[in-house]
Amino acid sequence: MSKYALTVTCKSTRGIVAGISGFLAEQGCHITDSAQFDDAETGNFFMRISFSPEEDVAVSPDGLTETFGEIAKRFGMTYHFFSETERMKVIVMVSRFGHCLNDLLYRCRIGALPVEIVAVISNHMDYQKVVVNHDIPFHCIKVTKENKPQAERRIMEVVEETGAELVVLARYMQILSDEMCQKMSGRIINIHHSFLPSFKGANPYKQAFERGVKLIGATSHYVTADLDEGPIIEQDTVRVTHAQSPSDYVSLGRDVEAQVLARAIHAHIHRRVFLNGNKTVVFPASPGSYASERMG
Ligand SMILES: Nc1nc2c(c(=O)[nH]1)N[C@@H](CN(C=O)c1ccc(C(=O)N[C@@H](CCC(=O)O)C(=O)O)cc1)CN2
Repeated sequence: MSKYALTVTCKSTRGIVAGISGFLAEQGCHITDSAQFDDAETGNFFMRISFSPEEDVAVSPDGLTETFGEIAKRFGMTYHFFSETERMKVIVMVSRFGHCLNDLLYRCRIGALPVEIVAVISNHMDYQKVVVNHDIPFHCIKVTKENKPQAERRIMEVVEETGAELVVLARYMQILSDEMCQKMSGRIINIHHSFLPSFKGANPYKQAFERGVKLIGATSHYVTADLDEGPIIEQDTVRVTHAQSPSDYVSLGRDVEAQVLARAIHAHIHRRVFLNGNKTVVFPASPGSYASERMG
């Protein structure tokens, strides 16, 4: 697996790839994986490039960030160097349905999802024991219409105290305030149990049953003030029939929701997701990045 990666966003023009590859060669690094997208519609250019220093070369994300500054300025780049072995700190939030939480705890434990879950927050006590059994701090923050601002202040305190870079709403069923969405823009990922844009809001499986659909699905997206309308990261579906009920949909949907959420988080923590207006650019996973540290 490569040791470092660079992500770049800028306006499209010629010479970008040459500038980046030439810079990395000059720094004594060889490129191990690269993906780029030139969006003709918006004129935006996106690139993610993995690289490793030669054996006798010492580099660091901070050092590369400074040295790359001149090239970045020339192309007006927004860029980020990072270590591919560093684990992102993540907070998981859940309400009553725990299938996505349990799936994430398992994937994290076997190393399939290389993150550090620094806390679990819930507005109910249902999952306190399972979380504590994973040696992860559990915070029960009750939410009512009257105390929502105070509850969100406490949530943000936990984010600050833990240094969490990402908050995952793993079936957390409370609408977050516009202020929190703005403050955490691009850092909150939700799993919605429908194939958006169909069936936004509460009870999507009931909505789907009443519509008579033949496919139900799940969508993972960044959270914005516009409910379930944030940039989509990952989606998938499963077939349903006329003979099944909304509770059958709940059962069928569990695995799809957990898989879609895990794929979205995997993409985010490896910085393969780029915001492109109200959409995303999602590059494919690098070779070996799904390997579990604890093979079965
Ligand atoms: N600002 C945002 N907050 C949340 C989003 C979002 O996109 N933007 N996604 C939701 C998740 N969600 C569907 O996936 C959802 C959750 C909750 C509700 C809702 O109506 N909640 C009620 C309370 C329900 C209860 O107490 O059981 C409410 O908050 O008043 C709709 C959709 C997570 N948050």
